[in-house]
Amino acid sequence: MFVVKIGGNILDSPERLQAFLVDFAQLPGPKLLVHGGGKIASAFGQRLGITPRMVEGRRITDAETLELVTMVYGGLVNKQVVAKLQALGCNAIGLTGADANIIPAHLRPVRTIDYGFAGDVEGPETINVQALEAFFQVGLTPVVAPLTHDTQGSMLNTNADTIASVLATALAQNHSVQLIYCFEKKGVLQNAEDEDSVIPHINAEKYQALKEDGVVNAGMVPKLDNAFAALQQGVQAVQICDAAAIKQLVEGNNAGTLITFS
Ligand SMILES: Nc1ncnc2c1ncn2[C@@H]1O[C@H](COP(=O)(O)OP(=O)(O)O)[C@@H](O)[C@H]1O
Ligand SMILES: CC(=O)N[C@@H](CCC(=O)OP(=O)(O)O)C(=O)O
Repeated sequence: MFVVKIGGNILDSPERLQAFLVDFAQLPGPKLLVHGGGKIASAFGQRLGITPRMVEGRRITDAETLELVTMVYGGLVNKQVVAKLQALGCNAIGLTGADANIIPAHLRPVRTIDYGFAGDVEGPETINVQALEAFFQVGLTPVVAPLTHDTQGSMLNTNADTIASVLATALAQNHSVQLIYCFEKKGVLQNAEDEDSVIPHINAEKYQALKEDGVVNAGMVPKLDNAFAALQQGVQAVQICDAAAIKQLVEGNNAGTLITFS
């Protein structure tokens, strides 16, 4: 089974998004797509006079921002992706974590930083896998927005890389799962300026060294943390690659960066 995540820079480009969705729609067997959209939420926020505030790649979500991200992720982005997949013959169903209680979460506790209405997922055991399996059984492809809920009536904002990791882990109980993080670069790069400097393989030891040397930073840190969390909890393989390489990858060819534990 494929669990694929696409980030904001792909969603923001109509050409890249369409090319990716054509390939995704053709993936064989049951599959699930998680989308981000941080960049689009920030741009829409600016139009509404809401200034984005990010700390370590995570958005500070005040009450106004929660309304914004609920509209942008759960509405605009999710439904546009679903409609495009329908046009490609992929019977997609758009979901947030509240729908079918797929991803219950709790408000992130305030430690040094108050992230506001940010949701932490307990773990893969709280995911409503039964509901996801029911969707697969009737041939539906879930398209999941980066929103969770607190089970008390409030939506919460959760990083899309985390959602992909936790859903892949939960589905790994019953399936052999390949988790693919698609973004706008060819993979994890040794040199951010050089698209041809893809690191083909990263294990836990190498990740530590890359972090210490500053080669891996910003949004790549939570992505890799989430990749290792998934591998530790039963996900078969994690790949970080260009959204344009997904077809190549599922055909068994190398693309991007393979993440393994050892
Ligand atoms: N070594 C690296 N290789 C590639 N990207 C890196 C690296 N270190 C940091 N990054 C940054 O991480 C970003 C990807 O994380 P993020 O912005 O969360 O992506 P997404 O589009 O998937 O949401 C890249 O756009 C890049 O700016
Ligand atoms: C809590 C938190 O930070 N949530 C993210 C969810 C969107 C996301 O992860 O989008 P990308 O994958 O496109 O970055 C945010 O609001 O930016």
